Amino acid sequence: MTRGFYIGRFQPYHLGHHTVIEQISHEVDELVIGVGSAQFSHELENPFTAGERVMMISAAMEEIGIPFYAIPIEDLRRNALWVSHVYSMTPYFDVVYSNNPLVIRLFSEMGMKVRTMPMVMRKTLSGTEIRRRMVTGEDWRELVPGAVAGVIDQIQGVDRMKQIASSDVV
Ligand SMILES: Nc1ncnc2c1ncn2[C@@H]1O[C@H](COP(=O)(O)OP(=O)(O)OP(=O)(O)O)[C@@H](O)[C@H]1O
Ligand SMILES: NC(=O)c1ccc[n+]([C@@H]2O[C@H](COP(=O)(O)O)[C@@H](O)[C@H]2O)c1
Repeated sequence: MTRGFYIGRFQPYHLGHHTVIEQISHEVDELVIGVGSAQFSHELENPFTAGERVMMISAAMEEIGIPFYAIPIEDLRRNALWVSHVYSMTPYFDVVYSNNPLVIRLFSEMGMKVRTMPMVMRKTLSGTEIRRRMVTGEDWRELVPGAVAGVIDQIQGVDRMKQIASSDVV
């Protein structure tokens, strides 16, 4: 039995994440999804709470048929202890999937197997681009799984983004 670990901020979960997770699902039996920077919400870079991001991931994972655990993980101001912090919050895993250089370095230094995944349509499939479109009123729905758009509608996520953006300017 192989269990993988994939971490991101998922602000919000998008089709880039979804494509990568679909690929990972062919390589592992179970997946631990770390919801990083879990303490942040209601800000331009991090509009959604950890719980809302768990809702998005859970809704999207219905399309991907492997068991998964979505686990919020707060940041720690000590990189050297971060991997232990992650281990303390998650089920055991055998392999880490990430493209983040710091994540790759920290897990590699602890002797973990780390795999990188190809970026998918990075110009549009990025949390930054989706948040930008939410604020300007451009179409963002095409960049996320339908189930995730449903969660964002349910929590009135676009209203929140616009409100945060307007108070940020003032
Ligand atoms: N389009 C994509 N294709 C493949 N992997 C991606 C894509 N976008 C992000 N990732 C990877 O997913 C992981 C989590 O990324 P994250 O949740 O920070 O999304 P992001 O789109 O990079 O967000 P932001 O733009 O808010 O920084 C990282 O390893 C990142 O490299
Ligand atoms: N010291 C730390 O708290 C530490 C170190 C490395 C990564 N992280 C977190 O892991 C996540 C990595 O996700 P991204 O690849 O999406 O950046 C982020 O939430 C990041 O803050 C935290």
